[in-house]
Amino acid sequence: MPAFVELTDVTHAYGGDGVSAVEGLSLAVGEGEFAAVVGPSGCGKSTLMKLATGLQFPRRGTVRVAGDAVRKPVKLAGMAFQNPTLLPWRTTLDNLLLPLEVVEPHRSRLKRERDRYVARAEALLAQVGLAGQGQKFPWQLSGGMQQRASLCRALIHEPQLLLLDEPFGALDAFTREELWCVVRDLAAARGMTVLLVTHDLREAVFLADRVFCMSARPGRIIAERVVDLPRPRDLEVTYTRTFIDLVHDLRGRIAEARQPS
Ligand SMILES: Nc1ncnc2c1ncn2[C@@H]1O[C@H](COP(=O)(O)OP(=O)(O)OP(=O)(O)O)[C@@H](O)[C@H]1O
Repeated sequence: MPAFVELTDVTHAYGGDGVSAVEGLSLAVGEGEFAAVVGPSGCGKSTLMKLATGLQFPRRGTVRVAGDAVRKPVKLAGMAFQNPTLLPWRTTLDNLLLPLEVVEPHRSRLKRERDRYVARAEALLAQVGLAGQGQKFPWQLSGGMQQRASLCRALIHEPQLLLLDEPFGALDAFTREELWCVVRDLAAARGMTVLLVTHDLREAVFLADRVFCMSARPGRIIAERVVDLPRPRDLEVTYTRTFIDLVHDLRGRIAEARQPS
């Protein structure tokens, strides 16, 4: 499988206390693969996302996406974060259309082809269980509904790469599991490459083909596990021996990584 996202021996520091956020970080995610990254708090998971999307550039090492060195924000990526960050004065539908007002070639087409883009946004809303909710404002939606809308916004320009940074961290356990299934189905339907950063080991194992575990700061990859569970997976899989053993194993790796060296 050719690598779609590839970080090679990357070191990045923000300055300030002089300790790098990540150091010697290498990771390759194949095209169409669903990868998850877990690790102790502050180990540089969000930094990895920023490097992979060209929001930060490494001091050392290289970052490549779809074969090209990353030198500016990566257009073929869509992103969703823990906080849905929908603009409260725009309807849900207008929030979804927002990236198209910024990203070319959609920007120039949006006025002429608005109906086509609105139809695309409505189809996405329907796909995540929000059919007919487009005219509501974000504050009229529950937290889980807002996060569904935020996923749609990340997908509106049909990205080849989806980056999810703790997307369900603020939700209750039931809503979170519902959204795992939404992401599972979106990823399967679109065949895109997904990179998920999460504290939740069950989430990582349920969704991913491969889970990478990072060391404590400065972060690098210290373990990698293939999730050998057949697809499509439903929530029942989370009660199987294979699933539980894998989560347990990852938990052990993170506990080790948290020990001061
Ligand atoms: N903009 C910034 N300026 C200075 N330091 C930063 C900045 N962003 C992150 N850091 C530092 O870099 C380190 C890695 O941060 P990062 O947010 O990547 O970790 P994380 O693994 O995502 O954290 P968490 O698990 O708590 O969400 C942290 O120690 C953090 O304080």
